[in-house]
Amino acid sequence: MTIKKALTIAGSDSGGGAGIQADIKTFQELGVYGMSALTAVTAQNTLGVQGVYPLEAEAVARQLDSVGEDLGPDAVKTGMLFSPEIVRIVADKAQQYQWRNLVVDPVMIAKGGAPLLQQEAVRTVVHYLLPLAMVVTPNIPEAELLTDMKITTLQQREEAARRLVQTGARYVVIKGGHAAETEPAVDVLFDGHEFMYLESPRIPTRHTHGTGCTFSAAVAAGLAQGHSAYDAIRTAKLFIQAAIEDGLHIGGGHGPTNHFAYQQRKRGAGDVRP
Ligand SMILES: Nc1ncnc2c1ncn2[C@@H]1O[C@H](COP(=O)(O)OP(=O)(O)O)[C@@H](O)[C@H]1O
Ligand SMILES: Cc1ncc(COP(=O)(O)O)c(N)n1
Repeated sequence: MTIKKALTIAGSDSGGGAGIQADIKTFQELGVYGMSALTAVTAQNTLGVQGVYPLEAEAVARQLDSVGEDLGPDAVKTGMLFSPEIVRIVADKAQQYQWRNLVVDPVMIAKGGAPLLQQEAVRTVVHYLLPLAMVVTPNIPEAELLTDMKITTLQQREEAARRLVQTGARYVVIKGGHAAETEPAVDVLFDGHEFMYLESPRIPTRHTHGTGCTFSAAVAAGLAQGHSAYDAIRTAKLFIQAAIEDGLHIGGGHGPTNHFAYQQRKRGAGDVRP
């Protein structure tokens, strides 16, 4: 069996719960060889973001060439891209290397409020990156900014998904983590024809740092293994649900999820925490 390979293009989270670190952990747990192209270094922990240090676009381009020319990823995901220049480089390289299994997680703002994408880059994402995406996975605030509409109801989420499919993205998942705390966690999936609703109970916890990164990395891992987008997204939902439910409870603030949990449950381990 040849190992499948996935590349994440994202920022580093020194705290290990989100960004590149969450992505690589997720790839590894799902049996996929993980590779990374860094866009920025963040000084970050469960309490917040203490510093953001973007890389030059040129440094991102060189990393993408290194991976593209030799290793040939079976799927690629993007996370924090920071600037319009980096977004353009990623779009250009995705076309150059024909990365069709492209998952775009349009990371914009950390849960504590720190900006991870410059405002002027939002339009660049819409015009250059979304048309190349197999799957795009905005949370509700990101979907609002990408579509220029307010989203409070399920109907508005469906309307936003329709608009996002019009950009050329093949599948849109508008995640429900930011919906009302009284509602279950429902992710709305749209393929341009039909809506599907991936629903799970909302877990009452503040340890949700990196949920979006982990979810989109799991989607990319599924695509890398040749699964359909539907199957990859369904597995990603189960992966993140287990990771949130069996939280690690580390750090003094919004802690990371438990990337071990999904596989430990599958192995039938009694205590799911390591
Ligand atoms: N409290 C929660 N309980 C259950 N699932 C959650 C919870 N918070 C987020 N999720 C799930 O985690 C994934 C990421 O969602 P979300 O938090 O909206 O993304 P982001 O991290 O990009 O803000 C989605 O599948 C969502 O349904
Ligand atoms: C480097 C980096 N990338 C992304 C996120 C978003 O995290 P979340 O998945 O919780 O929205 C983050 N906090 N840091």
